[in-house]
Amino acid sequence: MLLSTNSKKHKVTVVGSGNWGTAISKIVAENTLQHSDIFQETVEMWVFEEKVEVPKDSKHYSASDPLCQGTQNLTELINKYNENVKYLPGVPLPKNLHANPSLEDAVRDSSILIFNLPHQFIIRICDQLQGKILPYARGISCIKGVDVQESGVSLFSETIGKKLGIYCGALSGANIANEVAKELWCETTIGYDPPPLDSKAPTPAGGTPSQSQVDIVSFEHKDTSGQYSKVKLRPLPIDYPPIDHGLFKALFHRPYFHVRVVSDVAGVSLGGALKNIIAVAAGFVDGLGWGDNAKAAVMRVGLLEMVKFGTQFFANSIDTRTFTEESAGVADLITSCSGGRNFRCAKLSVQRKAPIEEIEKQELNGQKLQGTLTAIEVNKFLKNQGVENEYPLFTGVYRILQGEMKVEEIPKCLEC
Ligand SMILES: NC(=O)C1=CN([C@@H]2O[C@H](COP(=O)(O)OP(=O)(O)OC[C@H]3O[C@@H](n4cnc5c(N)ncnc54)[C@H](O)[C@@H]3O)[C@@H](O)[C@H]2O)C=CC1
Ligand SMILES: O=C(CO)COP(=O)(O)O
Repeated sequence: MLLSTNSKKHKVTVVGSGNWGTAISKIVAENTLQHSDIFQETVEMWVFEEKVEVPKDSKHYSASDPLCQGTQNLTELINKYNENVKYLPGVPLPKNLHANPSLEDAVRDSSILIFNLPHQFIIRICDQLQGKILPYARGISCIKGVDVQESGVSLFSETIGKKLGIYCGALSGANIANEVAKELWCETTIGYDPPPLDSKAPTPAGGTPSQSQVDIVSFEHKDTSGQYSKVKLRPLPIDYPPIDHGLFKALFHRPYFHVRVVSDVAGVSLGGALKNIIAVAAGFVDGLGWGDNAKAAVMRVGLLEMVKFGTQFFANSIDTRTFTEESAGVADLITSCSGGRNFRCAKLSVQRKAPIEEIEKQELNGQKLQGTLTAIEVNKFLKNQGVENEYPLFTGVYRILQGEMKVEEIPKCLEC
C-alpha cells in the first residue's frame, strides 16, 4: 500500500465496458481496493446500456430468477451478478465495480478518467462529456485507433485532451482481454508525459513545483498538418495525491499485469492503432493456409511501416524504439497476429469467402473490430499526403477490404 498524507482520494471512472473495457475495470477496481489510501474504493464503469439475455449456459442462469426472463438492462445484470455476461462472460468482477448507464453520473467528481471503448464512438462520447467532468481531471486512453480528420491525423489521447481540456496519456500492450481477465501473466505500457510545469509557480523550499501547485499550464497539441491548439491544463488541487507515473502504476499494475510507464505517449498510442491493420493482413494470409513464414513476413513489413509512419508524421513527439522495445509495439503486434479478433475475423473471411464485416457480426457478439476501420482511415490520410505507395502493406489491406485487390496479391504488393 502506498502511503499518502493527502486528504482527498481519487475517484476513478472507466468510460466503456466492452471486452477490454470490462477487463481493465476489473484490474482498476482490484487496485483501488488495495490502495484505498489514495483511491476511492468504488470504481464507476460507464455502460452503453442495452438489453441482454442471460445465456442459458451461464452459471447465473436460473429459470426461476426474474432477471433471467427475457432481456434485461446490461447494467442491472452486471451489478447483480458481478459479471459482464455479454462482453466478458465467465469472469467474476470485483464487488466495488459499479456499472452505470448514465455517462454524466459515472464521471461526476472523478479525477481519473479511463477511456476504453471502440474508437469510432469516442468523439461523440467526448462531446457528451464536455462541461460534465472535473476541469482538473487526468485521463488515460486505452483506445486502439487514430483520429483522422481533414486537417490530419491525431492520437486519441490528444483528441480526448483537446476536446475535454485535460491531459490524457495512453495505455496499450500485448493484452488480449480474455487472457488478461483470466489473470494470465502479461505486460503493458503506459505513456504519460504531462507538459512541463510553470516555473514561475511557487515552489516548496526551492524545489520543483508539483502539479498541484501550478496555477494553469497551457500546453500545445500539434497534429500532422502542423496545426496547433492550446489546452489550458488545470492544476490538481493540492489535497489530492499527485498524478504521476507512480500513481498510474498503483492503479494498473497487478501481479498478472505488469506495467511499464514511459513518456512516449505517441509511440504507445500509434503502436496499438497500426498493429491492427497488420493483424488483418496476417489473418488474410493465414486464411489462405500459407503458414507461419508468410505471417512473419507480413509482421516484418508491417513493423517497418509502423516505424516509417511514426517517423514521418510524428517526428517531434515519438520515440520509435517504443515499437521495438515495449509491449505496446512488437509484443502487441505478435499477440494480435496470433490470436486477436482482427486476425481471427480476417482469417475466417478468407476461409468462408465472406466479407469481414459479416464475420464480425457472426462471431463477435457485439464486439468491434478496429483494424478494418483503421485501415480505411489511415489510407485516407496517406492518400491526402500523396504517400500511399510508400506503405504497400497498409495500402494492400485497404485495397483488399475495398475489393480492389486479392489476398493472393499480398506478396506482389510487398515486392513493389
Ligand atoms: N478486446 C481486446 O482484447 C482489446 C481491446 N483493446 C482496445 O480497446 C478498445 C475497446 O475495446 P473493447 O472494450 O474490447 O470493445 P468491444 O470490441 O468489446 O466493443 C463493444 C463495446 O462497444 C460498445 N458500444 C457499441 N455501440 C456503442 C455506441 N454507439 N456508443 C458507445 N459504445 C458503444 C458496447 O456497449 C460495448 O461496450 C478498442 O479500441 C480495442 O482495440 C485493447 C486491448 C485489448
Ligand atoms: O489489441 C489487442 C491485443 O493487445 C486485441 O486485438 P484485437 O482487437 O484484434 O482482438
